[in-house]
Amino acid sequence: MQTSLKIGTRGSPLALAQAHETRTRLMAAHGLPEQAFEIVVISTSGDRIQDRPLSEAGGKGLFTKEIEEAMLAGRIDIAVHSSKDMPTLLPEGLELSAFLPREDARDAFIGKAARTIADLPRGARVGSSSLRRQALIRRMRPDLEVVMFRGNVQTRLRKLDEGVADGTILAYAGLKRLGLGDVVTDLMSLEQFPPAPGQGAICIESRIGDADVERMLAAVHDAPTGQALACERAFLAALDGSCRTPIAGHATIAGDKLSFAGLIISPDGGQSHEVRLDGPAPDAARIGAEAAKAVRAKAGESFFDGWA
Ligand SMILES: NCc1[nH]cc(CCC(=O)O)c1CC(=O)O
Repeated sequence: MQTSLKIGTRGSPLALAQAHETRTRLMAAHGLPEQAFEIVVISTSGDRIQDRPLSEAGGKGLFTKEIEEAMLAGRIDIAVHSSKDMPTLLPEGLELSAFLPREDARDAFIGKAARTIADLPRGARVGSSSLRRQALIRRMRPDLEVVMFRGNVQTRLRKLDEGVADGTILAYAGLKRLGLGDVVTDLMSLEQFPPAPGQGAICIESRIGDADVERMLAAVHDAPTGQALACERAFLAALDGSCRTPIAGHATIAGDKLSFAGLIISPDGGQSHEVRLDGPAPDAARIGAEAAKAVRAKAGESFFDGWA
């Protein structure tokens, strides 16, 4: 390639770490020097909203819109994202064309008043603005007070140090990528505290039909992560039109077998419905969609209307 491949990313420290990891893997896979890639930082609406939950401000697309516009306009060639932040529907002409090997998908607790959620004193404050984490915290400990916590990972850790809350929950993957894995005081189990669909996986978005780029990306794509993500995103796609209902979903791949666990939960944590479904890994998307149907049938349609 004569000109450098332009890698679009948000400017947060986590986003930059993910873009750098992508560049490092592309360099290694193709024996190319750093100058073969240019990291282009793009500010998004999501980065500018700090005062209210993203679910109120317009949701996930807020972190991707300006980056996707730059890609469609040809100012960048690929975009690196946290899969968790990606809407299930992408703009016409774009696709998720590669997934890097997934990091640990679990949520991590960072406690000040105690090392685990179970050991927090009655009425302690846990900071989170994720509807899923709020609901799961309340399911475990209805006595705790959940307080709003926004901003990037470093901002949240600073708020914790300032005493705004007695603990918070963040994705272990993000903390590890930032070299902050050792602030964690407890790792949440996948069963008790299932992660968001896509958590821990970096994805690369590109223009459909861009053959040069597709060739480049094929060398860094991790097939098992791609299958897990196809399942989780199909689960999400079949449910999230409905709602502000918190959704968790996680697929693991062992050889040719995929195992999926999904959960929907009321925001107060009082009602939750789980589904587990296994099947052949190549049927990932079908398994995710079937799991969504099954959990919808368990919960009943009224479950989705209750908490607007
Ligand atoms: N919405 C912010 C966001 N998007 C992805 C991650 C973590 C990294 C990942 O899941 O890959 C985070 C921060 C967090 O949830 O702690």
